[in-house]
Amino acid sequence: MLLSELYNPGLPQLVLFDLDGTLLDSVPDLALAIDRMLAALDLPMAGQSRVRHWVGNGAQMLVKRALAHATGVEESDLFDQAFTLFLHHYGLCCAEQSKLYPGVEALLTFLRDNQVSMGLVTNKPIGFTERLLDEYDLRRFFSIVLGGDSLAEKKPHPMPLLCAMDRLGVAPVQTLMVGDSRSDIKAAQQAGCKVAAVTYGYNHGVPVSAYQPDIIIDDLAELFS
Ligand SMILES: O=C(O)COP(=O)(O)O
Ligand SMILES: [Mg+2]
Repeated sequence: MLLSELYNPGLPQLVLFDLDGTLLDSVPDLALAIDRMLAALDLPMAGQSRVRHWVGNGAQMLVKRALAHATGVEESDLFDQAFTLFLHHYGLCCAEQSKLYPGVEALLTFLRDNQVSMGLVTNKPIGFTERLLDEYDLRRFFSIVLGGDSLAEKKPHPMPLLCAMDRLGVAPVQTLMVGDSRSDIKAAQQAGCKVAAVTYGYNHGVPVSAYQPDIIIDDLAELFS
């Protein structure tokens, strides 16, 4: 299905974007920070291929999954210490090796030029989110930016999507969510908006098709082809 078939007259009024795994390939720096955290705790390092499967439910869950893997214990006593270490190390390296995916700037520019509003709805803590948007010069495109700790609930809860639509005065039927994981797809489905899923991001090792998004794309450029 083409995006233009989902909206009348061809484009949504609002597009809400996920960040990690959709606009920004952030795993290299997340893995660096997780491995530095694990090394500081004398635990075995995890590496990018594992960290890739742990991203998508916020920083606390990422640290919990890394600790569970390294210690073999579900609820480790080390959590508070580990989380502080992770925040410190990620703060030092969050924009070292991360890269925007191909087509990001072209897509955001196209939408802006066509008067489509844009919002960013991520589970990443808002502090890192704002910093990364500045580092990669994306802040100027978004009318609203919500992080995983901006509201009482994060994706897959629909609250952040509903809040963004409400603040911008756009109805769910005129909104498109673009994301890479089951959290994005489920949040959009519950919020009543269409959802496009990218195949190149982080979805815990499961194909995005398992969650039945409205559109599946391998490349952001496909949204308007
Ligand atoms: O911090 C995370 O878990 C990633 O967040 P995002 O995929 O919602 O941008
Ligand atoms: Mg994501």
